[in-house]
Order: sequence, then C-alpha cells, then structure tokens
Amino acid sequence: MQGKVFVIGLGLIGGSIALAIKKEHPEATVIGFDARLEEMKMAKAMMVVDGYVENIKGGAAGADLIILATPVLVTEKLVRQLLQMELKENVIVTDTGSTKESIMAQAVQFKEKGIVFIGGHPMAGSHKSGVTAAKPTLFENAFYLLAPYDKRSKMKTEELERWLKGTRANFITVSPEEHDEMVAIISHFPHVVAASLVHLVKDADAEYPLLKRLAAGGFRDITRIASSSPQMWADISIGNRENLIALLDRWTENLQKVKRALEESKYDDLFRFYAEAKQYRDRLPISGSGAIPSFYDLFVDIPDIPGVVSEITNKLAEKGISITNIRILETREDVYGVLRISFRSEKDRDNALKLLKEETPHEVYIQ
Ligand SMILES: NC(=O)C1=CN([C@@H]2O[C@H](COP(=O)(O)OP(=O)(O)OC[C@H]3O[C@@H](n4cnc5c(N)ncnc54)[C@H](O)[C@@H]3O)[C@@H](O)[C@H]2O)C=CC1
Ligand SMILES: O=C(O)C(=O)Cc1ccc(O)cc1
Repeated sequence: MQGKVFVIGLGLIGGSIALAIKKEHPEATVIGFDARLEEMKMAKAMMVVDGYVENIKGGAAGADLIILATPVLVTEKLVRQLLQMELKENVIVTDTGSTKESIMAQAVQFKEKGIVFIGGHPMAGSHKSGVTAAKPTLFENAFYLLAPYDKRSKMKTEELERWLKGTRANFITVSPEEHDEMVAIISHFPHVVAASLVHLVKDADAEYPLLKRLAAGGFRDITRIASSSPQMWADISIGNRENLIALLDRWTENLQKVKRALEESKYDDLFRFYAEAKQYRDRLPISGSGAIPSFYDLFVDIPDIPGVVSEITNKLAEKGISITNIRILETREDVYGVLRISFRSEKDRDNALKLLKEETPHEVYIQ
C-alpha cells in the first residue's frame, strides 16, 4: 500500500509495528515521532522508520495512517491534541494501548470531524521497552483486538488490517467495554499480582539473605512480567482501575477461602483448589497466540568449565535450531549454574532437548 504512515511513540510496540508495515508495504513512507530524541535517532539508525519529525503536527499533516503507540494516559492526551489538528480527510487514526474505554471516550470526538478512529491492541509484547527491543515478528499469531466506534470506522477496519498485515496477527473486533474487562482478568490483574509477589520477597529480603538466590525457578517464571515498564503499568492501572478494583475484591474473596481452608486444615478443599486450577490451566491453548506469549524454555545444568555455553549454542546452530533468549541462572550450590534457553516453538525446544541429551554430557530438562 502506498501512503504516509505516522507512528507516535517509537518504543517496543510502535517500533515493531513500523517494522511490520515497512516489510509488507515497502512503497509506503513511515515517519516517526517520540518525546525522546535518542529514541527517534535510534529508530532511524535501525531503519525502523524512514525519518522523524520534531513535532506531532508536522507528522500528522498529510498522513494516511496515524498510529499512537505511547503509554495509555499519554495516548489520551495525544488524542486530544490530534483533535485540534488539520488531518487528511481519509486518514485512519489508531492506537495500540492496553486499555480501550478511556481512550475511545476521547477519540469518539473524531466522529464529529468526520475522521475515522479505530482503537487497537496487539495482544503480544514483552517486559522489555524501547525501540531496541522492536522486531517485525513480535505479533505473529497473536490476537490483535480492534475497536471501531461506528459504521464508518467498521468499514475502514479492513483497510487498517491491510496496513497491519505484516504483523501476521489475528484480528478480532471487540467493544471497548468487553475489551477492558477481559484484559483486566488475563493481563492487567496478573501484573498487580506479580508485582505484589515480588514485594513480598523484597520485604523479607533483609531477614533472609538467601531468599534472592532461592527465588528462582517457578518464582522467576510467574513474576517475569513484574520486570515491565513501571510507567506503562501505572498508566494501564489508572486506565482500567474500575475493573481492577472489582477483581481485587474477587481475588480477596478467593484468598479468604484459602485462608479458611488452611485455618480449618481442610485438606480436601485445598486439594480441590489446586486440582481445579490445574485442570483449567492444562486446557489453556499452548500456542503463542495468547495475551502473554508462551515461552518454550529448556534448562541445562552447566559446570564451571570455560566454553560450555558456546559448545551448546554451536550445537543448536549447527542443526539450525534458533533460540530467542539465553540466560545463566545461578540457583544451586552443587552446580555452577543453570542455563535457561528459550525457543520460539515447542518443536524447536523438543528438538533441542533431544539433541543436547544425545550429544552433550549435561543434564537437560524442561521444568
Ligand atoms: N509492552 C507491551 O508488551 C505492550 C504494550 N502495549 C501498549 O503499547 C503502548 C506502547 O508500549 P511500549 O511500546 O511497550 O512502550 P515503550 O516504553 O517501549 O514505548 C513508548 C514510547 O512512547 C514514548 N512517549 C512517551 N510519551 C510520549 C509523548 N508525549 N509523545 C511522544 N512519545 C512519547 C516514549 O519515549 C517511548 O519511546 C502502551 O500503551 C502499552 O500499553 C500493547 C501491547 C503490548
Ligand atoms: O510479556 C508479557 O507477559 C506481557 O504481559 C505482554 C503484554 C503487555 C501488555 C499488553 O497489553 C499485552 C501483552
């Protein structure tokens, strides 16, 4: 598709969408703006955008597609600014915010100006921020929720999907209300819980110096999302605060039941609590298309011998098995460390497991 695309907010999400658009539509011009000059320079140097502008007005003028990829409270503010600007008649304005109701409440004013706004939320990401973490494949197979607000914006949804085709995401239309209720449950509230679990450990840190080292494995897995951007999550929490407050009440009730079962030593109640959760969790789809992408991790106990890590990565490279992340977790006294290797798919992880078991002397396992 030809035309001018203007991306505001050149971080992880704005950068990844810009890359996906450039890949699919090389004939389009992608211009960026970010509040941070370094981010714009980096985006240009990484060829995430063709160029950048010094203010929003300059980029918005003449744009065929405007994408707001800033923290949600900033997005609300920028929508108000865009409402004051002269935009092309046929422009599509969209956003990538993790909340939709409060943004759409502002954006609905575009209707009076005859401008189409389609709320958007690519349901994949990372705890990493910034353009250096951007990649065109970030949204592959993920859901991309779209919230058009009227008949005209519904009609333009197809055009927006064509612009975003390079994301290889699965587009689904939802209302802003159902959007915010659903993502509160599966994404926003888990972030509150993850951060609060980390606070529990942090508060006990001084008393138990060993705690940090023991807090590996499962604890690291379920608190991974607590390493996300504080500004992004404070914005989301305010943006979706009513749903979060309601969930906090339900969660508290839930925990009260656990507390009663513990106080009364009700083994069967506790068993049921875990069994029902396991049964539901085991039936969740395992593809990487949920809000929180699946990670296919493999663990290798590695001794303190130079070259072990490269021995392992070379073996994987020889067989063409690509890895998405690698990290040494120092968790146990009896081994130098545990190598955690992440793969894009279950198949890659299983092939790597077989290969490393057959061709290295190390203990290789899936947790
Ligand atoms: N990180 C994730 O996993 C996901 C994030 N989102 C949403 O996408 C949006 C962007 O998130 P990320 O890219 O992860 O954040 P990020 O922190 O990587 O990027 C945000 C960018 O916005 C810029 N910015 C802040 N205020 C600005 C302003 N007034 N004008 C212009 N630029 C400004 C920042 O400098 C930064 O470069 C947020 O609304 C977030 O809720 C949606 C899906 C996944
Ligand atoms: O990486 C994770 O686990 C995430 O939580 C990613 C994420 C963050 C925000 C969204 O609105 C959607 C997905």
